[in-house]
Amino acid sequence: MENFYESMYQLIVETSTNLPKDVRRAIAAAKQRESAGTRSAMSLATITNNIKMADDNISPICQDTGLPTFKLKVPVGANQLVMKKEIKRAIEQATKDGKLRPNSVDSISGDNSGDNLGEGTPVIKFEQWENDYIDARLILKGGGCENKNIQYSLPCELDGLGKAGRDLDGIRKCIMHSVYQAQGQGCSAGFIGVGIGGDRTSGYELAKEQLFRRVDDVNEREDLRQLEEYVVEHANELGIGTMGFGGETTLLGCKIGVINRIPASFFVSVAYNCWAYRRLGVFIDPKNGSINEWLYQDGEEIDFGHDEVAATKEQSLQTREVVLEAPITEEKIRELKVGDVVRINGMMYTGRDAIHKYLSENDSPVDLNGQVIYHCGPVMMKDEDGNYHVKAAGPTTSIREEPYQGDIMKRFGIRAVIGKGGMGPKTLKALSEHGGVYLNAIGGAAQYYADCIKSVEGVDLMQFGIPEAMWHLKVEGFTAVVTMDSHGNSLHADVDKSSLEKLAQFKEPVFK
Ligand SMILES: O=C(O)C[C@H](O)C(=O)O
Ligand code: SF4
Repeated sequence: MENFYESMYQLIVETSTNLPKDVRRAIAAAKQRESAGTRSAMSLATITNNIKMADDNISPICQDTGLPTFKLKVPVGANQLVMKKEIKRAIEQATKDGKLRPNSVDSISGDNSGDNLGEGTPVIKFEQWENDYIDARLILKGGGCENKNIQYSLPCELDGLGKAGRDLDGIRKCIMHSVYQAQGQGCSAGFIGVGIGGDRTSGYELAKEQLFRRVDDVNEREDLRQLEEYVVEHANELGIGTMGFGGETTLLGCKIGVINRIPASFFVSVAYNCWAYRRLGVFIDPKNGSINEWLYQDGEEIDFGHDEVAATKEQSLQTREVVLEAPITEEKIRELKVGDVVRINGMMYTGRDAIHKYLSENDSPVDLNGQVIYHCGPVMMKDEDGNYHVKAAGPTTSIREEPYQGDIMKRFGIRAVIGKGGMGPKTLKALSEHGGVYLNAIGGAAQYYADCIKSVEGVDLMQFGIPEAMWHLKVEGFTAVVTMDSHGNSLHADVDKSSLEKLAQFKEPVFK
């Protein structure tokens, strides 16, 4: 097993930086479907551009490299203790090398272990099988999409769809609802794994297991095959679109599995995965630990179409484009309307969960008057001279800051917040009262945004760990879309409302 460590290191690096080909094919097909000039088309162009940049830079596709979850099938006699040790060593090294963000935090204190190791992380699961080789798979599923997982207990009442009973049609309704409730917050267009049956634990386990299926496989069960096809076709009629901006593609894949349940329970568990669907696998020789074969990576190179950067520019010309540079005046903010594309130059400050809580109780370490806050937990690397470099820096889900955001903007005079997935009524009200704007960046486009960051000018509150610290970033040409303005408009509220109306069209029974 002398090569097992190196094989696991490669598996981690490839999974974080090289999106599987079956996923690329699904994204390329979605890109074809969107008409040029729409916000969704622009977002997909940024996404495909980002995928290519991650290839070239061998850097994380998305800054949130998730909870690394390994699943191994091993022949009798393979030493699981050694494999576990080597996987942990590879995780530690990949974190040091900037291929994984330090993501393991103490659940109560929030302390970051710094190396992705800790109680319960990474997840490593073994199963024995009769084959004479090792099948090792890894999924890096980020937090934003994980938070959109949902579990239904049938029978139940669902928004837009009414009663969902204990039958295939009730299951259909739950799955359609799961896509609606995710909106753009799990970085749509997404993939879902569905587990029917089991208990609350094994149901979710089964749902996640489905995410290891190939995007283009066909369910062996005829009823589930039909349901999978139905869901992909009709979920795309909800009009949620890329990032929840509206559009043709909301769901890129649906895989459904079933296990038995006990009479009183009937769970439908849904695991939502963002477009940055990072899962790979390898077949390994159990004698020397070398990789014999890569999974999901067969087929031709995927061509995402013509020059993405040019396409982004050309398409965004069809919407109004405004350049912002902090400090920003209230007047300038009040000129902005939902749909405007904004290019930011100059300074912005990162702030996510820990910072928002901190700012609600303390003074800010920097003057935030007229400034821009970026909901982002980047991947950072320190060079020999002690200077930090950004390796990946896309937005995080903003809604988690809903309880704090409005008050903090008013108290510190912040004029713009950048994040993804939108915020709620409390923030919208504060934007109106104070003169603020919410800017939606493209979730998962961590290489694209890292490239816009020209320098790291400082950092505060490092005690919260790298992803949660307040980074002072100097940017150039950082592009985002106004999705909530100071006039009471929210694209997120609009898309939620219209998609709920569309969801109601799927109320009538389909599967008997
Ligand atoms: O933690 C992050 O950086 C982002 C997270 O995956 C999210 O989608 O909100
Ligand atoms: S930011 Fe978006 S793309 Fe990245 S892990 Fe979170 S949900 Fe996925």
